[in-house]
Amino acid sequence: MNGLGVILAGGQSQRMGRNKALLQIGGRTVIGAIIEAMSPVCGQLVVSSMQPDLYAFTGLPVIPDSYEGAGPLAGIHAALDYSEQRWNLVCSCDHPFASRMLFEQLMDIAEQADETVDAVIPVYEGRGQPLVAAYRKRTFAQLDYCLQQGERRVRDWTDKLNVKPIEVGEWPDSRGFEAGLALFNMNRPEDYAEALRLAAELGHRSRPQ
Ligand SMILES: Nc1nc2c(ncn2[C@@H]2O[C@H](COP(=O)(O)OP(=O)(O)OP(=O)(O)O)[C@@H](O)[C@H]2O)c(=O)[nH]1
Repeated sequence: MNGLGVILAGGQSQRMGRNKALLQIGGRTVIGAIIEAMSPVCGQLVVSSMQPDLYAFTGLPVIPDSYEGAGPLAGIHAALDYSEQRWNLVCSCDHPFASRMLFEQLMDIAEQADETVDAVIPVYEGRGQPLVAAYRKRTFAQLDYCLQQGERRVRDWTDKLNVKPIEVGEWPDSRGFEAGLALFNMNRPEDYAEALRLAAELGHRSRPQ
């Protein structure tokens, strides 16, 4: 097991109205589900947040941003600065169906990629998902420069990297379905309601007929 797993949890959750990472789905928090899926894949996990007390219950190191109020890029920046690992698996804290299988695939592809590849980013239904993706440690330098220049959008940084996009929707059978579900993210209360509905449906499906 190599690599650092980085769970981004330093946002305001303004659209949701309460902390997305701590929402309960299927008897556990969203951050708990992500930790469970990432732990078998990465040698070490960290939480990226300015509020260590809030995440003390995870038992994981909580890494503060150096650029306050600069959004997810600042969280990735602080984690890459901290990291001693070649590859770093980032996941934002709003993916209730985070999947070990997707994390494993991304890290396997990253480890096997040629030296020129900076990042491995899944693409689902035509959209790149840079907040569930693997980044080389060396991309810190470019990210630091972007933040110094006042850039704040994740794409401002990833557009400058040599990205290997991975079309996960084309994976066969259940793998494509699981990856698509893993990329479902929640921003608003209606997304949470949808996640609860999906969790109930999936629980129902997985019961023996
Ligand atoms: N470390 C860190 N993480 C952040 C920051 N802003 C957002 N994130 C995380 O990045 C991911 C995507 O965040 P968004 O959904 O765009 O923003 P958010 O603040 O969580 O939610 P909104 O306030 O509704 O926009 C989430 O996992 C956030 O916790 C930040 O300033 N620092």
